[in-house]
Amino acid sequence: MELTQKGLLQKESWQAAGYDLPQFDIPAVTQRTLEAPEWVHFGAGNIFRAFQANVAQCLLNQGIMSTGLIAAEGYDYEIIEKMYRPHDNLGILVTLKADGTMEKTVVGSIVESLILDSTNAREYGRLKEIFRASSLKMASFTITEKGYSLVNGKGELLPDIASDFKEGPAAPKSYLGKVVSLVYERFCSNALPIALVSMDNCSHNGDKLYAAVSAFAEKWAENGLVSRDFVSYINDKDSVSFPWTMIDKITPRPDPAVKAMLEKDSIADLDPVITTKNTYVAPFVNAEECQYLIIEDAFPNGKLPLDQCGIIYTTRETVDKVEKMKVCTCLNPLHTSLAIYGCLLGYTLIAEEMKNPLLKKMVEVIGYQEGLPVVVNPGILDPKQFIDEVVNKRIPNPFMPDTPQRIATDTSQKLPIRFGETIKAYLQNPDLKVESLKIIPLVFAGWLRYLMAVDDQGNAFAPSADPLLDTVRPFVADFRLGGLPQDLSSLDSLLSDSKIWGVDLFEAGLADLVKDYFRQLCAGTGAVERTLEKALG
Ligand SMILES: NC(=O)c1ccc[n+]([C@@H]2O[C@H](COP(=O)([O-])OP(=O)(O)OC[C@H]3O[C@@H](n4cnc5c(N)ncnc54)[C@H](O)[C@@H]3O)[C@@H](O)[C@H]2O)c1
Ligand SMILES: O=P(O)(O)OC[C@@H](O)[C@@H](O)[C@H](O)[C@H](O)CO
Repeated sequence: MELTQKGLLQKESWQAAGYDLPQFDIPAVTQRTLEAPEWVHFGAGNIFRAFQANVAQCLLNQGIMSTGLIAAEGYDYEIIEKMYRPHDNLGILVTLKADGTMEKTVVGSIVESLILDSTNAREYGRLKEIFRASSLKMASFTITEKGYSLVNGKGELLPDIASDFKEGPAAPKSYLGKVVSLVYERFCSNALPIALVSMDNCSHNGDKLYAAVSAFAEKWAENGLVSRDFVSYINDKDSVSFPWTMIDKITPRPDPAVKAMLEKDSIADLDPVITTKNTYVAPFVNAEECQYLIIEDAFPNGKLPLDQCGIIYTTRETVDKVEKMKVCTCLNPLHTSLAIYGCLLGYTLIAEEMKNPLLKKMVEVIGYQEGLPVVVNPGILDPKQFIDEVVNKRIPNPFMPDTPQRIATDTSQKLPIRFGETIKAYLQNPDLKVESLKIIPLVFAGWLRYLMAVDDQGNAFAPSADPLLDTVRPFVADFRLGGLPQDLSSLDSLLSDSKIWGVDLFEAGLADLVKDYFRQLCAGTGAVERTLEKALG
């Protein structure tokens, strides 16, 4: 069977093999979307195909929505060229449930895929047309946390951003410049309203997107490239809104065992690709069943009926609490801790790590003992129940092919939110003692040890991609496994960098403990295991 529109004509074969198929008329939905687009998504990666696209399919299947999704990719064009287009934008979603069963769905809700490249007149022209459409309600984003940054690790403006600030909206080179030029197109089209919705895992994600978009508007106005009215448009929440969101669905990279299983169903051409920009893509995505998407209800051009397929619209305050609960305490810090120690201990599966009593205890202490006391109950989800589900069901799910190496990607970008917020909350609360945090510092020390790129057996490993690797690895370059370093003062400026940890670890009173753990972790082969045993055994 072929994953294409033509291949789907063999409906009975797909159904006999256990696939749920789109239950709507794809050509008709495509036509309506061409004429009156409602939802464009930037960042055509795995989570989008596993989550947002499947929600759109759920709504289309029930006739609740009548237009489809448009996927736009402005960073890694290979995703569109090598995965979307050869398969007519179709994807297979494999839902891996904790009881070992799975669901196989052909997702057909993405009806158009476009490359966001200002030198490509046809595709850029189509995106401009989409942004001029009065029907467009939402542009959403999953472009990773670093995707919103205007500066590099040293705080210097990225070259493409600096050039776009000077040159204006005509032919931007940077991702964000291209997005803002499309918003400018909409402004020039009667200043039509729109919601720009970040769905990335970063705290107050809407504010991050707003900061980037408004910086462009300001610079362009300052340089006389657009009128000040554009700045006012961006700042008027009845024209352009930047809702905050919390998104949750563990979506590992495409897994070879899942591919093999699909191949048994006689589906052709399932080979994955690692693009030159390091995205892991395949014609299929694999993900857990559990999913949450909580969105601030701020949609100046009306909102899509996502709430009819399980998405929650709520207030900004509630999103904030839910997001803090997940990103700062109940899920992502546990993931990052397992990522760091998993890479050091040679694991390639998160579920396997949870069978190690020390690692299990590590996440339990970080979650229940260190994190939970500072979590504010968001009301719509209970933090204790949420963390119970994460620790007992989701992370140990033996059928989920999630890897510490995936989660270790961009750790430098994640530490401040995933751990720093908890430290700050302890510092601000007179009833809590920051010195009682013992395992979060162990994770920080673990990351320093990870940066040495030598595992606990003394074997070299390749650290996962991270925009700050070249900046932070030199801090540990002089340390050797077995060296039992005494003088760790070369780490001081890193430990005091609040951009990395969320706080200055010296001011927080945690730097010495981090150094002490780091010294222990460097003691020789097996020292990582021994340090965990000593701290948690
Ligand atoms: N995978 C998950 O389990 C999961 C769950 C919840 C939220 N998320 C959020 O979604 C994001 C993407 O996850 P994914 O699973 O789709 O990852 P992915 O690797 O499959 O795709 C990454 C996407 O981000 C884009 N991107 C990467 N670097 C970029 C940059 N510097 N500028 C602009 N775009 C860039 C890529 O082109 C691609 O579209 C995560 O970073 C996270 O914030 C992921
Ligand atoms: O997606 P990232 O890179 O921010 O973080 C890696 C994982 O922790 C993350 O993808 C989780 O799987 C996700 O947050 C679960 O909802």
